[in-house]
Parts: sequence; structure tokens; C-alpha cells
Amino acid sequence: MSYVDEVIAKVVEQNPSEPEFHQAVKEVLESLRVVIEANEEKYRKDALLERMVNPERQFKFRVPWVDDKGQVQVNTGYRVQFNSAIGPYKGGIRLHPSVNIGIIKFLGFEQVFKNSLTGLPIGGGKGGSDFDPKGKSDREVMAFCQSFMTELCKYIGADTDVPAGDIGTGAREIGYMFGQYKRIRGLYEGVLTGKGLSYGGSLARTEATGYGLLYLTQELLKLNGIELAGKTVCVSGAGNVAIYAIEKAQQLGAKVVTASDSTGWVYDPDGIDVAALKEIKEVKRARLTEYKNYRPNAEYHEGRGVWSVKCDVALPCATQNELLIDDAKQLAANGCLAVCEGANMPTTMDATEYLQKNGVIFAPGKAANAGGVATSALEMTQNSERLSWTFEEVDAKLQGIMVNICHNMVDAAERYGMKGNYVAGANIAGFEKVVDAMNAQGIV
Ligand SMILES: NC(=O)C1=CN([C@@H]2O[C@H](COP(=O)(O)OP(=O)(O)OC[C@H]3O[C@@H](n4cnc5c(N)ncnc54)[C@H](O)[C@@H]3O)[C@@H](O)[C@H]2O)C=CC1
Ligand SMILES: O=C(O)CCC(=O)C(=O)O
Repeated sequence: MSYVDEVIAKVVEQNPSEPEFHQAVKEVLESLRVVIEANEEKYRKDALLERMVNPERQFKFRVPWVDDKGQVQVNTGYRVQFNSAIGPYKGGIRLHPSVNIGIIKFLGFEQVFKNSLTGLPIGGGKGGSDFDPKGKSDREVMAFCQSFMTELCKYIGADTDVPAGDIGTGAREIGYMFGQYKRIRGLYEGVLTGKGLSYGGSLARTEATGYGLLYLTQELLKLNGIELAGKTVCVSGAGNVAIYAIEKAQQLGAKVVTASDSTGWVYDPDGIDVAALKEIKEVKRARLTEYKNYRPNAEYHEGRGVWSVKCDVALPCATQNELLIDDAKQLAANGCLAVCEGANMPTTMDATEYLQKNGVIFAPGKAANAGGVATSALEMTQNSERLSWTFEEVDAKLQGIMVNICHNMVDAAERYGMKGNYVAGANIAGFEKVVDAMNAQGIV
């Protein structure tokens, strides 16, 4: 059995009931097959892949908090410190009822390669809880965040592990967590990113993942002789990534016609009204059903359906496994030119293969959405310097980083004879730096 197949089989056997983690490992290792086979003897002797697929450390803890009725609630918290070969662990905190250790491990594993791709000195980690912020009062969210951080603060720090936002964790949650960290540890330091601007946050971090996605998409289309301006775009999601992806796509001259949340989706033939979307989602924290109150011409549909709308470019920005094989077939049949992932692993493996085989340009999340974590690393730099850069400075650095990632991904695929396979390109480019650092640091 080849080394890659052996390690994939072990991951499945040793991590039962973690399908998302299996999927992430398979996707990465399958696409690295050529690189690994070229060095199989050494990598096998060093158990390099076993060390890569096993987190350095993982924490699971109880998170008790009191709800508004005086009832004690208990959630489970997680932090997985996956790989610190190239820098302190870095990665977001997901608050969603679907969170379990397998989800956090898949996200942490992806984060290792993504963070390497940014070119910045950050290792990979991820955390979260099955707590659902939806429908909770501010006080309940604060109570949860304080309890979560009371435990988490023992394991993190500005130079060891720096969490940030992800699904369900935005500026409000980061603020409560930062306050509790400071109170317990007595340290005013850049232990979290995505902070508010009044206490050490970076300008452009809010926008960074969505804007970065568009900078990479625009560059990749350009390399393929296509202009983004004038194109019709479908976006899924209506959270942080989706909102700023829509905003930047429209600034770059494209028309975005869809957005979605966990209950339904909207089609706006005149182009999504970003100001209305921000008010509904960021201010009111309401459902997308409200969108029709702002835009009477728009349609609201229950359930899924964004990928049935004809578009030139599709940007999945909601969650994992939201773009399935039938969606891929529909997109390709509708003449879609490119799918670029804003979310983490939103496209299933069979859907990805179908798109690639049918001539649709496909940019994987670990490259396309790396602008968020890259800007988090810029926030860490500003915190260390005790300086704040202007929006334009951060945005210019973000653009440079995304264009670089795009070229590194394209070049790595070509170097290994897989021109146009950007999944392989991104995984190879991310892998090479981590392997180099791991080899240099001995068997750890
Ligand atoms: N926030 C960030 O900086 C980064 C986020 N990501 C990824 O982007 C994706 C979106 O994250 P955010 O926008 O930050 O989260 P968010 O909490 O701001 O928004 C998530 C959006 O996805 C929708 N959603 C969640 N679960 C869904 C489901 N099962 N079906 C349909 N819609 C669903 C929600 O309704 C919401 O509109 C996630 O995969 C996240 O891991 C990736 C890189 C950085
Ligand atoms: O900004 C960060 O540190 C993490 C962002 C994140 O969670 C991600 O890239 O998936």
C-alpha cells in the first residue's frame, strides 16, 4: 500500500465518527500524492504524514453559564493546536450547534496549510463550541464567552496561540472574550484578533476575508484571460465573509444576485443591496426573510437553491459541504466559469472533481479565503509594534498577499505537471514550507 493510502486508512480508523476530518485529510493527501511519492522513503521513515495529521495538542472542556431564566446551561468547548512549525497556532473560534471535535480538527488541519500559504509566520489551530449565539440575549452571549475564556485562557497567549472569529464569533464575542482574558491573565496583549478598533483591532480585518477572496478571484480570472467586471456572481451565506465578498465584487464591477442563510436564500435581479444586508445581519441579527422589505423586486425562497441561479462566478461563503455534486452539475451546465471558495471546504470532493473535469476554474478555500487570517497576522504585527496602520496600508498589504498566494498556487501546480489544478497547487505550496520547517526542527 502506498504511504498516502496507509495514512488515510489510519486516519479513518483512529478518528471514527469524524467524516469532515477524514474528508479534509483525504483531499489534501490525495492532491499531494506526487510530491509525497517523490520522497516516500524519507517521509515514511520520519513518519512525517502521521505527525501532520495528528494535532500537537487538543483541549476539550466544560463551559457552564447561566441563562436569562436563571437556568444553568452546559456547553462543550474545544481548542485544537494543530501545528506550530512555522509560528504560534492561529485560527478562529466557531460557535455553532454542529460543532464537535471532528469539525474543529478538519478546520485546524486546513488552517495549517492556509496559514503557510499566506507567507506569514503563523501555525495552525482552531477552536469552538456547540453554543448557539442565535436567539441569545447579549447578557447570555457574554456569560458564555466569559466562561469559555475562563478555561481557554490557560492555553493561549500572544506568542503561543491566537484565536479569532469564525461562524458565530464576531466583534461582540471577541470583545467579551478579550475582556475576560485580560481580567484573568492581567495581560493587555494581542491574544485575539478581530478585536474592536478601540482596543487593538486592525482596520480592514472585518472586510479582509471577503475582500481577499475577490482579490484572488480577480487575479485568477485574469491569469485565465477573463475579466471580473461585468460578470454575474452568485454568493451563498450572509455573514462576515459573504457580506464583504459581495461588497468588493460590486466595487470591482460585477453584479452579485444571491445571498443565503441557514433557512433560505434571496435572488435580487438588480444586484444585492449590501447596505440592506448589513443592516439585517450585522445590526438586527435577523433572518433574510426581511430582505424583501428593503427590495420588493427580490425573491425569497426557503431552503437551498443559490447554485441553481445562472452565473459566471460562484462564491460559496457559508459553511462546509454546501456545494454538492448536483449543484456542480447545474453550475457547469449554466456556463459558470469559476468557483472560488470563501468558506472552509464548502465544496464536496466529488463536486470539486466534477467542476475541475468540466473546465470550471476552481480555487480552494485554503488559498481563496486566506485573506482573513493573513490580516489577523497583520493585526498581530501592529499589536507587537503598538501601532495602527491605515485602512489603505492594510488593504494594500492584503491585496499583495492574495496576488502572491494566487501565483504561488498556480506555479506549484505547474511545477508538478498539474497545470490548472489549483487544489493541488495550494496544497503543495502550503505543504512545502511546513515540511521544510518540520524537518529543520527535528522529530517533534
Ligand atoms: N470570518 C473569517 O474571517 C473567516 C471565515 N471563514 C469561513 O467562512 C465561512 C463563513 O464564516 P463567517 O462568514 O465568518 O461566519 P458568519 O457566522 O458571519 O456567517 C455564516 C453564514 O453562513 C450561514 N450558514 C451557516 N451554517 C449554514 C448552513 N448549514 N446552511 C446555510 N447557511 C449557513 C449563516 O446563516 C451565515 O449567514 C465559514 O466556513 C468559515 O469557516 C474562512 C476564513 C476566514
Ligand atoms: O483570523 C484568524 O485567525 C482565523 C480565520 C479563520 O478562522 C479561518 O481562516 O478559517
